[in-house]
Amino acid sequence: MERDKTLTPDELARLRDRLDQIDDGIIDLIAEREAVVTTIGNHKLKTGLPLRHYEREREVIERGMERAESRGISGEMAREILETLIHHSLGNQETNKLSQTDHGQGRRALVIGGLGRMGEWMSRYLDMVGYRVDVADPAECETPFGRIDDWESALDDYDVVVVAVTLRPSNDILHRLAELRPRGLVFDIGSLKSPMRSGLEAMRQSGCRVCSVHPMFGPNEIGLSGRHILFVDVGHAEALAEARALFAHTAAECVDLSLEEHDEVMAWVLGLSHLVNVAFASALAQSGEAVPLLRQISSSTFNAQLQVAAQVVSENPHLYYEIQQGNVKTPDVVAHFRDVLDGLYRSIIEQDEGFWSRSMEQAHRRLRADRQPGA
Ligand SMILES: O=C(O)C(=O)C[C@]1(C(=O)O)C=C[C@@H](O)C=C1
Repeated sequence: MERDKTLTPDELARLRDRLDQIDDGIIDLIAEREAVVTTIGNHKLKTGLPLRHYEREREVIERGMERAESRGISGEMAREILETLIHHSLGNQETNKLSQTDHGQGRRALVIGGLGRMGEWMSRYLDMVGYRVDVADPAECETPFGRIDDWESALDDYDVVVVAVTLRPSNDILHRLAELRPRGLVFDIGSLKSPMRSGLEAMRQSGCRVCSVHPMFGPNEIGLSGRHILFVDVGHAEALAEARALFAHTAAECVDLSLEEHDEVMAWVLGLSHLVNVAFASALAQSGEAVPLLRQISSSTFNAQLQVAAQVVSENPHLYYEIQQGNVKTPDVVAHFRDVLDGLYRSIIEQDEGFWSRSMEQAHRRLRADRQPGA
């Protein structure tokens, strides 16, 4: 079409119809791709082959990028699309694998706080691996699972009890469970462990089968490939092994940590990243008039940062406050971050470019080294 010719409303409508047809075709092809992926997944399950095939993934992406470039479209766009498709393939294959394991064999699981976001994830997960799941939660929303109003008197019906409420209430529930001494495996899934240290200890002392678990992902994760699940031993090795076995069929990496190590790591992984993003978003929001203008003239770094920060500030403020406030390591990490920030600011004011450059280069070297396989 000539550049200077404008479209009539009819022509525009026809082109949009054509785009609808093309999009339908793309979706149909994705459905066909997923069906092939399911067949391959079933073959892997039967033969015991691992779900993930890194070499093949690289081949799929490189092939797609080459083809895109040969057709004059962006190779990067092809990479993004293919990575998304592979991510979903792995999610589907994993879901399929989990539902066939029947790990729970119809045994019963109770999720206290099962209508919260991670509680819901846990309930769906346990259901998928073959447990009969009930939830205990005062929230009024709908659930496909059974609802238990008085969990204290029903405890002995359950083989697994998951505490999926926020941090301080988790501690209270663990104390109550220590008094009631349930027969089943009990674990919390809190993002910090020190606020519930006394509850976990009370459980251990009363001889309960208890450990602590931290799934390091959000409730909407499709498949767990590349994700981590952290396991904390609180003095009952058998309970820890049982909880590990519950997730052994996932593609997630299971990592053992002590309670202290867990919270120290979280002060960096969750604490620092949340703090930096809330500070970034608040500084922008408080700049008033500048926000719309900044959006218009934003750089790619700014856009990427804005996307992460916007996601962080949309989360539950109470939980995010608890993650800072409940961690004894938060003051150390924040003090360290402040020193780094002050140093960088001083290098600007004092025109000390060397300091600035060394900071960037050292950080670059260190972060790159950490990414090397086997590092
Ligand atoms: O080729 C396979 O083994 C697949 O399962 C398909 C597929 C893909 O989506 O292309 C998905 C996962 C593997 O890691 C590699 C490739």
